Amino acid sequence: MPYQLCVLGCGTMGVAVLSGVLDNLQSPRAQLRPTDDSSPSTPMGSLILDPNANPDSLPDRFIATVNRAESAKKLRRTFSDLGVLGGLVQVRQAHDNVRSVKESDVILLCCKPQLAAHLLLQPGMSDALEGKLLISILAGTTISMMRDWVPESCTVVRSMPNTPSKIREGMTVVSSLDPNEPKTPVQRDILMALFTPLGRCRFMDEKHFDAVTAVAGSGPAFVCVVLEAMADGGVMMGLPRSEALELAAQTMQGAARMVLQTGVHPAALKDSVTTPGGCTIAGLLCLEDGKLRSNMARCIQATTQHAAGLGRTK
Ligand SMILES: NC(=O)C1=CN([C@@H]2O[C@H](COP(=O)(O)OP(=O)(O)OC[C@H]3O[C@@H](n4cnc5c(N)ncnc54)[C@H](OP(=O)(O)O)[C@@H]3O)[C@@H](O)[C@H]2O)C=CC1
Ligand SMILES: O=C(O)[C@@H]1CCC=N1
Repeated sequence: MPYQLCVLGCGTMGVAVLSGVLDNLQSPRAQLRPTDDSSPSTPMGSLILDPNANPDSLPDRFIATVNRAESAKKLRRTFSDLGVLGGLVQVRQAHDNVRSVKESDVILLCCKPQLAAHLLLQPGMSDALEGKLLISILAGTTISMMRDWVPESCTVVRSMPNTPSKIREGMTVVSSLDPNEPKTPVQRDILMALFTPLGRCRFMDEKHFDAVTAVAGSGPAFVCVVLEAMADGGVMMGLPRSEALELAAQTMQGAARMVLQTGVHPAALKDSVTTPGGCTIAGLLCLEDGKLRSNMARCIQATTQHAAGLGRTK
């Protein structure tokens, strides 16, 4: 049976996920499912087609809640721009959080990590969450922390999507099934149906979630800085800004797709571009002098370490 999805704290990420889900209702792609160890996989080991996906696992009604009246107004405009599909979304404010959860079947928790306890422990919320599926996208907020804030009958799942979910080019990692709390086939179908149409999706153990947050959740920001810098270099050498940006973005996308689709190691792709005595090696040596690789790896390390503390910040 189709169901109602409540996005609790529908800011940047809530909108990104909800937009992708709504777009999928309009133009569904073949249903994909995350691999586990026993599943056949693509070259990068992510998704395979699932011919038996259950079409009833998608929501058909939506509630999105925000805190401030201005945010609610802005959100209504965002969804009205989506036309008929946007009309499926009711936008409400924080004073309606409990009612919204009560009326919904699946809850997507998208508030800031620091707000989660306050939101889940507010009077009436525990009753409203009885028997529901709670999917959190919060950085640094563990399943065991959330278990302390919700009733026993509520199933808690962690996920980490990213902003490109908005155009269905996202990367989402969903926490492996909690051994103490076996998910029902219906819940598993719901998770797959929600996230696989948003791009790529896979299950991973929760212990990896801080690193997942750094690489995939924060990753679009890091990649965009490199993208902008490449375009700046083109502008420095006389290219018009918009062309420089297009060239850099498509080049980045093409290289990334080569890795995903062929499974070839990035170092091999880099070598194939590097003509002996040519210009690419001249540029690469500049990057090495600037320690780009060590800086990027350290950036992921610092982000992971910071993510781990986010759920605990007051
Ligand atoms: N941004 C990203 O790329 C990613 C973020 N995440 C995670 O997603 C979560 C949200 O991040 P992001 O979207 O960037 O943050 P935003 O600040 O954009 O969104 C938070 C939303 O929560 C709303 N809110 C605040 N208080 C309440 C309340 N009491 N009841 C209901 N809604 C409330 C805010 O409303 P108002 O505007 O009115 O204050 C806002 O719409 C974080 O936990 C983050 O870790 C995960 C992956 C990627
Ligand atoms: O910056 C943050 O904390 C969030 C989590 C991942 C991306 N944005």
